[in-house]
Amino acid sequence: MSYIKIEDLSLGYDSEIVCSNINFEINKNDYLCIIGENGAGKSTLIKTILDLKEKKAGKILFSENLKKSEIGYLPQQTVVQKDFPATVYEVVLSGMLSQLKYRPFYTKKEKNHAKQEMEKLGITHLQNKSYRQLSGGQQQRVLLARALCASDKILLLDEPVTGLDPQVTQEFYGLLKSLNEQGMTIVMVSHDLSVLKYATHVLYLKKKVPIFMEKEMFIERYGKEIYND
Ligand SMILES: Nc1ncnc2c1ncn2[C@@H]1O[C@H](COP(=O)(O)OP(=O)(O)OP(=O)(O)O)[C@@H](O)[C@H]1O
Repeated sequence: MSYIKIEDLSLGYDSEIVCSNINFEINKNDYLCIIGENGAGKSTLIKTILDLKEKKAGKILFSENLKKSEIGYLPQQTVVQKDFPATVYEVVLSGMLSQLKYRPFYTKKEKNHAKQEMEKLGITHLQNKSYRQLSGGQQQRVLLARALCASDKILLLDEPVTGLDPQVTQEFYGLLKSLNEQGMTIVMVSHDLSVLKYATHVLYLKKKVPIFMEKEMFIERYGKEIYND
């Protein structure tokens, strides 16, 4: 089942084109890993798909199976976000914001949903703690629970393991893998090539012609290039 199709997309800022000729498709249950050098346009691509940034050219087509509001997003964390003054429960619950529309309060059902996601990720005991007092790994679990409140279909994650130690990183990857096995579509920007072992597809952003392929074929053709870089 198709979710998103990208055709001849160009990304950029002001008069500068960062990357063009981007073509790929995301289908239900894919695990797409987006890789590329610093500045290749990975974060810009995610923001453009989410409409947080205007595209320069091309098409981003959403199928009837997916609304833009049904995407769960886990942004690259900034120092300011790490210091966010709210409780864990409040941060997770804010994942429901897109469903509030003009309603100024959360329903009991939405609150229960937030609690279920915290339970699923093993962070219920942290719910009344301040988000900024948590470790990096705990913060990422909170943000993942928040993204899961927004969507049970697809998650877009922008370098989610930056700054996490190797063990916490592997735990986080394990969480994503089990979500993917349960039917969740995963799209992840990563500098960590070890994550390719979980991926079904790879998008390699390069200035001239970005490459999109099934993972096995990609490793066969471009393994040397990316691992020797
Ligand atoms: N707000 C902005 N205004 C102007 N240029 C920007 C802006 N944000 C990013 N850029 C430029 O666009 C290019 C792509 O940036 P982007 O953050 O998408 O790359 P990336 O592949 O995610 O890099 P990294 O791996 O370092 O996170 C870079 O040259 C960057 O300097």
